Amino acid sequence: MWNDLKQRADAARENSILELCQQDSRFEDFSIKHGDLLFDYSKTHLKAADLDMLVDMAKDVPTRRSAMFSGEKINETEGRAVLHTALRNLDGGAVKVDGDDVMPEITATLKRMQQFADDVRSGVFKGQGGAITDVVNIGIGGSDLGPAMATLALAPYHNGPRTHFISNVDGADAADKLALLNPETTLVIVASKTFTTIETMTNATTVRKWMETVVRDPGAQFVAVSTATEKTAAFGIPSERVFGFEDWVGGRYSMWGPIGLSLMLAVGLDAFEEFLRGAQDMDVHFETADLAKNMPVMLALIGLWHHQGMGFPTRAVLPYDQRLSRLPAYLQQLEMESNGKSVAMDGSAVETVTGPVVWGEPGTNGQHAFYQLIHQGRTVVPCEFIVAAQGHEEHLTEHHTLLLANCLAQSEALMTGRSMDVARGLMAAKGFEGAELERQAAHRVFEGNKPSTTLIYPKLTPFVLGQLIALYEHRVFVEGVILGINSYDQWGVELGKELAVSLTPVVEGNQSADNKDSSTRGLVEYVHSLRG
Ligand SMILES: O=P(O)(O)OC[C@H]1O[C@H](O)[C@H](O)[C@@H](O)[C@@H]1O
Repeated sequence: MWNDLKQRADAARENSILELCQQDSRFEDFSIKHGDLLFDYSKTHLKAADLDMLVDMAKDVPTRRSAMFSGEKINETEGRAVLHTALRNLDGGAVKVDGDDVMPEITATLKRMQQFADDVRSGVFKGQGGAITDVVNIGIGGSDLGPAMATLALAPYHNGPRTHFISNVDGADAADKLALLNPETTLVIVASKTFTTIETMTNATTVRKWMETVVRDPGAQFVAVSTATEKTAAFGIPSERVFGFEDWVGGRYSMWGPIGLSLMLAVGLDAFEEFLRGAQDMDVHFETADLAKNMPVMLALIGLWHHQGMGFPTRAVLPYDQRLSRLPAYLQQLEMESNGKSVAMDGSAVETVTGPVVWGEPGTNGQHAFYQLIHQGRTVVPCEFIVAAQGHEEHLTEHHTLLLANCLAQSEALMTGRSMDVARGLMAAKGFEGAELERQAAHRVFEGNKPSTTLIYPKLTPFVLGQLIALYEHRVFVEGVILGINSYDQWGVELGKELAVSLTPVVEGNQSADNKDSSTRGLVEYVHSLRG
């Protein structure tokens, strides 16, 4: 399968994307519209026959998809089901794990979250100094990136307390954020699936100490979100303010449930529900649409075409949406932690490269920074543009027009490029001649024929954000199925954590670095000399 893909993709390098896009039906044939989202993949080297082959690669997806949605333990290395979809299965049917319907528990927890959020937002729940003005979410990875990304994305819908996110074990993170806050009116959410993550537990202890200096009963202003409810009690958070979830929700897939509490507090119950409904809408589309018209499936297949087929090592995610500025970081965890693997489900080595490096920044800012390399560097970077037809700022529509024009101009420029002849003409018009004209013109050539895709939506509403994130989640699933890997474990993060534990006493100076290699020993000794 992978050799066929490579051969076909190699041959397709000769295709002119511009010529393909000069055919009138190109856009219609190479785009999918579902609900509020349009996914355009016309500006790629793909021809119809390539699409047939790609869709054929996804033939095992329906079986695995049913297995996921029905609660089978598809996370085989951890023996767990993968059921983040159940968290947004609003008004849906039963979902069973080991024969038990998990929906009553999910619904009950959602109701508790709603009641609590309502109490905080209405001022019924108070801190020592009165109504809660600020919420601090302490978490990292999946317990941070989702809610942090989504609260920023939905800033126009904020009508609750201000939200802040402390994640890094670097004390600067806590110090800078706490400096803005009044402990007497701050609510702290300790968000950790395992409630053992060293960064989160260290920050939680620091924030409790900060609160203790002023607040008589700081525990009363703490909430925990975790699967490890026994550990939350040991930390001193009473069960009525603990929101639990089950281990079949992966950390990076968890913001639809209690990990999303900070988002619910910020935007309110209705907007949060709309967010869930958007994701649920994408779930239904993913479960029911034909593979060739299935947006997550096609997004995944285009990804495989570019990375495994054409060999492009990275993919840029370029939201022309300032409020999606944390989306690339969120997707880095979602995609790279899920599909950055080398071993297939059965323990054998994977035959191909797996997930690409995902990176990006919002447009138009990136245009004035790294787009130079995208347009004229030797590395081809498939670009994923993301943009709304309308902004929320009705008084600033001219900004949005410029934003859209820039987004569309970039995908056009990547496709069209600029030939040497055109560059010569430009330089001749500026008065250059002979060898100098040739030299100057060469620098102004754009190779073009560079692929990109575009996702367009009407406006970044909670519903659309839900659709968008669920789209990416299912894309990861589809890529994982075709690669034959387990997208739901993350053993690759363990080794560094273990070594950090063993290095802590060495850095403290309580243990010798003698058993370490020369490089690590040298670095430790140098650090000691700087720390005095
Ligand atoms: O939610 P927690 O248990 O604190 O875990 C936080 C994060 O840390 C881990 O190292 C994993 O790599 C992530 O997948 C996880 O989201």
